[in-house]
Amino acid sequence: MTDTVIEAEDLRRGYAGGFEAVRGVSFSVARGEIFALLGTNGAGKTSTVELLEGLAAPTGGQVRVFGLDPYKRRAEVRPRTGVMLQEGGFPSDLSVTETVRMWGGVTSGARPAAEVLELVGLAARSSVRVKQLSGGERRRLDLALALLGRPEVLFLDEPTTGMDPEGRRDTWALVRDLRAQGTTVLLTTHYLEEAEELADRLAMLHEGELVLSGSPAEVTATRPARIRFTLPAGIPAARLPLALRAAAYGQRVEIRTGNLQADLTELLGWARECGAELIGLDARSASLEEAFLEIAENHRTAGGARTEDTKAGTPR
Ligand SMILES: Nc1ncnc2c1ncn2[C@@H]1O[C@H](COP(=O)(O)OP(=O)(O)OP(=O)(O)O)[C@@H](O)[C@H]1O
Repeated sequence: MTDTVIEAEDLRRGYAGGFEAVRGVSFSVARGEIFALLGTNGAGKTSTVELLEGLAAPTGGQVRVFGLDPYKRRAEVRPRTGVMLQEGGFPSDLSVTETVRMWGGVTSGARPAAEVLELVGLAARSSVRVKQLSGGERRRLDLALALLGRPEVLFLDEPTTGMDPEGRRDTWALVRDLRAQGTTVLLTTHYLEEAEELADRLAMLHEGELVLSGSPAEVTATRPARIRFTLPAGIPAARLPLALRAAAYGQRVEIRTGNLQADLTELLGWARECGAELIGLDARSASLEEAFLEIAENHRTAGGARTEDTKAGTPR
């Protein structure tokens, strides 16, 4: 049986003034799973995560973390969770170690400062003042604080914003290690590559509604793959096999296909037969980024109408 750790059911959050930022969102996250919440700016990610963290009560529906209401049973739920906020907001005159110790003082069962700084790759910066840290290093410190209490569930709000590519890779490796140790991770991110790399499952929010969910592979499998190349001079696109003559801009050709292998085989067979070199040939499956952009675009043009299966998050 799957052990469900986070459960959101028809979740709603309205703000003063009547604006509803979260409009009936349902999903669940299993123990040891990395779940990513994606969405355009203002889609309702932070509003949703704050409900999961027990920082506010929903105006409709319900949330359960470890089977408990995280708002009403905060005293029981909070010590078992780690929260990495978008802005840590700690005193900038303290050193890195002092900051960790200060937080350790109010965290039950806190890891030693040196251990947690080693984990996030900040050991060499332990005596530096927080105000002297780079943006990416601050995010690492935020992460260190979230990990202090050895949480069972970790909430990461845009964890790698401001990090350089190496810092991002290190953080991904750390998050994977934590998952291997059984930690459940819910993250929000604007980096689709991050969701593709890390998430076991993901959900996409748009204007407070869940418009798509599934594993990254499931999400991208529903989108067409793409083949691009340029034909050599003297071979017009009109000579391509009929099924492949998708879109040609002079000699440049772009084919969108639901069956990449079959279409690519046909294309290469044709190229060999007529001795054509396909210049800059590039064939790739749809990325999460393309899926995301397409969905955002569809929703804009459809005036917010749902275009996707909204059956969210059945546990694996
Ligand atoms: N305290 C508040 N009062 C009124 N409206 C709010 C409040 N907080 C957020 N909102 C609105 O709710 C909507 C969702 O905001 P939210 O911060 O949850 O989105 P988000 O997906 O996290 O966005 P981003 O990616 O930009 O961080 C936005 O339209 C925002 O303006």
